[in-house]
Amino acid sequence: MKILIPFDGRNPKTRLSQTLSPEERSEFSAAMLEDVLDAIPSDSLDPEVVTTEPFDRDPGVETSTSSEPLNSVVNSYIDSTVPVAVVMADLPLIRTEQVERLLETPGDVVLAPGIGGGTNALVVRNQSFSVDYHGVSVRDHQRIARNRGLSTTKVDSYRLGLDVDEPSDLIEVLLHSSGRAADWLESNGFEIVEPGGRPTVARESD
Ligand SMILES: Nc1nc2c(ncn2[C@@H]2O[C@H](COP(=O)(O)OP(=O)(O)OP(=O)(O)O)[C@@H](O)[C@H]2O)c(=O)[nH]1
Ligand SMILES: C[C@H](OP(=O)(O)O)C(=O)O
Repeated sequence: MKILIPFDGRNPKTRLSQTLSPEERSEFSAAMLEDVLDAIPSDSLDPEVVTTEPFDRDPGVETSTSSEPLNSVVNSYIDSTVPVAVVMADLPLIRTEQVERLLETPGDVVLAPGIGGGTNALVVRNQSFSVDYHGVSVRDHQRIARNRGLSTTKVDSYRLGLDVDEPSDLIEVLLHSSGRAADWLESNGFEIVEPGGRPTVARESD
């Protein structure tokens, strides 16, 4: 099955701006993308990164460039090819096991919810579905499917559910991954701290 991985490298992860500089956000986003690609074996599956601008370094999988907004990019794809899976590029805890589970789950539309209401991954098996990302998209996607008479199935997965949007998400990466995003955080001085109350992540120099 084709697996689309949307990636916007233009000004990524703006919600991490208080923690990371623009250059660091770019490096960290690229590391998360690599973690996602590592989880999708290209010898048995068919990944394609749809990026807003060409990469400096070849990511080692099929790549296409589109400056269209996220919804247009994905909906054009659904219009031309189903089944298709869409896996976001900011899921650093994902492993091959979760990708396989996503693809094996039955349903016209399979949804892997993200914390806070997003849709971290989905599978579309019926062309009458269309995506409407942003906001509480997992709820919107359920509604769209229902209105079009399509079945939906949810994948209940912690590793698929953690998309890194906010600084408070970073602790999960340090705790539960040994991948490239976790390496990047460690080598840039991030560590888990327990200030009293909820443990968090801080930089050595902070
Ligand atoms: N190709 C493409 N990918 C996008 C676009 N917008 C977001 N993405 C990707 O979709 C996924 C989810 O993106 P978001 O978390 O909504 O946005 P973000 O830019 O990563 O982060 P924020 O700036 O903090 O909202 C990430 O993998 C992004 O790289 C777009 O317009 N085009
Ligand atoms: C694209 C968007 O991502 P989030 O802003 O929830 O990370 C969504 O999943 O609808």
